[in-house]
Amino acid sequence: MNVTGAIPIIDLANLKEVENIAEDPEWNSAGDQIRAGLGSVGFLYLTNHGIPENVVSQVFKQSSNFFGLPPGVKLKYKKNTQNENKLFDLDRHFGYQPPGMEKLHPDVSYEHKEIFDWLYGVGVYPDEDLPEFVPSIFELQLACKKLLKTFLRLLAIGLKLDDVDFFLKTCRNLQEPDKHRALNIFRLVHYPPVPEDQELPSGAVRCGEHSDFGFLTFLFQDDVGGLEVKNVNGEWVDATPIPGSVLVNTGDLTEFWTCGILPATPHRIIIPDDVDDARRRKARYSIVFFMGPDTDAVITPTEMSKRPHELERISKCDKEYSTDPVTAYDHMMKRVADIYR
Ligand SMILES: O=C(O)CCC(=O)C(=O)O
Ligand SMILES: [Fe+2]
Repeated sequence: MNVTGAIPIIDLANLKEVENIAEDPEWNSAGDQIRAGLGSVGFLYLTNHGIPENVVSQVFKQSSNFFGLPPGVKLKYKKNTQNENKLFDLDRHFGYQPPGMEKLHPDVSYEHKEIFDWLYGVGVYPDEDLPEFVPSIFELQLACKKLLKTFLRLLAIGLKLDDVDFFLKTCRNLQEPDKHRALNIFRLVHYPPVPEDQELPSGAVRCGEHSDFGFLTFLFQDDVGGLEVKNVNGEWVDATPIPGSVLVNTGDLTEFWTCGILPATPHRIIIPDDVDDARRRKARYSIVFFMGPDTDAVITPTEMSKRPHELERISKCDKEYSTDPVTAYDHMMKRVADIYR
């Protein structure tokens, strides 16, 4: 069943930097909507979020320029996440992934998409071929991090934590990216057009069902559509593109951290059946910012989530969550190892 219009739209226009945000009605109202939305449908749209429209459109333009380069040029930047010992190395999580390299669901044999990942402070990038590529990404990730700081405080307020800076304290990388490593990956995705002579069956999938593995994800999509989100009742909800908005969703780390209060949201990209053929065949572009706490941040579910007002909900949860502390890095590595095996 497809449910439309079920993803909350949270307008941040009235949020002001006031002295005591924990007592401020606007911060509380937005925090409550975030808590409710992430706990039910698992995705939110943010509007009036402060990220300038032209900063986003510049990155879409550079993304289209990059993916339009000849395959041989793109392959100069091919991702290789393995170190000399053939083990996954976070510091190599950058570069180009040609179609077929990443597979997010075992039932989808081939995902027709290509990816470029950018990682702060490391990597080899197409500076010669596209001089504006990295500067445009840099600017957008800075704007995303600014929004993230606000969002992390709203989340703490929404979860009724005593300390509004609870999450910010685990993300020192936001203030000092050169001192603290984090699992922050800035990703450009291109789902190539489907040629007219190629069969395009109903229910075609561009990106298989998966949940993100980190803490929070910001997602910008073009106007093509196809993103679907599975809510807590198991219904697929359309994440229809809303111009100028940012989508936010939770990952596996959030689910673990909150003992399931905020579950990781399954999502996928399909090719919609209910639009005309030309539109179904059109390329789709998205920009995704995966955000994690500092790699050495210790995630302790009990401290954050076993709070009196949430106990009833946690006790109803049918999944068992470990309450053993783990570093953000170790949690992430378990998931990454499954994908890049
Ligand atoms: O392309 C999109 O809109 C989403 C991609 C995605 O979910 C992912 O890369 O994790
Ligand atoms: Fe995703």
